[in-house]
Amino acid sequence: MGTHGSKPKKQVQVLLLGLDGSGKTTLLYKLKYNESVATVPTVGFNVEMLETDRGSKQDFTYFSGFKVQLRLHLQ
Ligand SMILES: Nc1nc2c(ncn2[C@@H]2O[C@H](COP(=O)(O)OP(=O)(O)OP(=O)(O)O)[C@@H](O)[C@H]2O)c(=O)[nH]1
Ligand SMILES: [Mg+2]
Repeated sequence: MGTHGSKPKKQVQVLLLGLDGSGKTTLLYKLKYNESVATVPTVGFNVEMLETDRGSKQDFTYFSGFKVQLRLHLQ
């Protein structure tokens, strides 16, 4: 019941890099909302929080139905 005994959530920060117009914003919002958004060139940067209930032994998770491989080395 409640949160007793549950592990604290890990939080990681991911930096998505790519050339101008390569689809960074499109990918970000597809993963977050499963929406194909109409984009304009980003001024500055976009920051979004995505949550997952990834099991501790899995090296992949799903965002909006997309399987995403994780290669994160958490310490
Ligand atoms: N064909 C195709 N077009 C895409 C894909 N992903 C994005 N686009 C298009 O590419 C254009 C640029 O996409 P953005 O997501 O704005 O690219 P960005 O990397 O955020 O661009 P900047 O913010 O200018 O750096 C848009 O017209 C998108 O619709 C894709 O997978 N395939
Ligand atoms: Mg952009």
